[in-house]
Amino acid sequence: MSSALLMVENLGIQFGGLKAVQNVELYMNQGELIGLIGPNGAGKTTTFNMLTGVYTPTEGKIMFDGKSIGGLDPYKVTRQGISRTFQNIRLFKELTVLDNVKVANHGLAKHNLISSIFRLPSHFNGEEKMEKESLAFLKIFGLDVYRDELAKNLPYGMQRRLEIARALAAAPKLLLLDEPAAGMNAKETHDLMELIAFIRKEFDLTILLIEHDMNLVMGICERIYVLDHGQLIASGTPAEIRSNPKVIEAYLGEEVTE
Ligand SMILES: Nc1ncnc2c1ncn2[C@@H]1O[C@H](COP(=O)(O)OP(=O)(O)OP(=O)(O)O)[C@@H](O)[C@H]1O
Repeated sequence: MSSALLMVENLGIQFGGLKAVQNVELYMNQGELIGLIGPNGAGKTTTFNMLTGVYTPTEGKIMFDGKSIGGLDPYKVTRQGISRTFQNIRLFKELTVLDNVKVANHGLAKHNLISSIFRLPSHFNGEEKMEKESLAFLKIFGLDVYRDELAKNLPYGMQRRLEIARALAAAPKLLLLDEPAAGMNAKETHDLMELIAFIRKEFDLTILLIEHDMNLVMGICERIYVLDHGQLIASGTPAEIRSNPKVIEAYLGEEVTE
């Protein structure tokens, strides 16, 4: 699979005596939407932290877009084209919705979608241009009506959307979503599912999704990797994962197989 966008080989990290992640092998082709699931403490967020430079792996290799990125500083990983959201929302709570996107606007101009829906006359200066681009971007996420609201005052589901919008403002090739549906009700989760499918298509994204909501994971992912106690115990299509006895025992439980 030399053409994979992301290729992870024998990835591992140890904290003191704890092997939090070991021997993880995974790949993602351009445009794929892949799930990463497993019980609490299985090593999912730790894997994200290694992919984004927060932790330096103690073993293994991470190749992204043909380059080795294991152990790079997080800002360099972002520059290579990987953005993420966090399990616990991390917005600039005291800034407006618009400013949250503006501070992350390193790459909006790179988005074809923005330039095609919003052709800016060349006389706009940098600041005006950034503001217009950021607004056009908010509109895609249904967040333009909240532009002047402080982020902390947004309804929860909208905060989650804003986090995704902000991650996308850096124009990533690979987007890592850490439990984006956590704390959402059924309607918000459904809307989020549609949003993920939409941005994937419109922004030509590759997405790795950590999520406990199995309807969401099974509903939109092409393939799924399953971690348990820091090790991969299965990978495959949603149908294969749903009927895998190891996965049922470690995570899904009997009822999901019905
Ligand atoms: N900085 C750290 N120092 C020590 N142990 C850590 C550190 N980061 C993670 N761990 C440990 O690594 C293991 C995996 O944790 P991780 O947060 O990756 O699990 P997870 O699969 O994301 O769980 P959850 O679904 O609850 O978010 C846990 O035992 C955790 O305590």
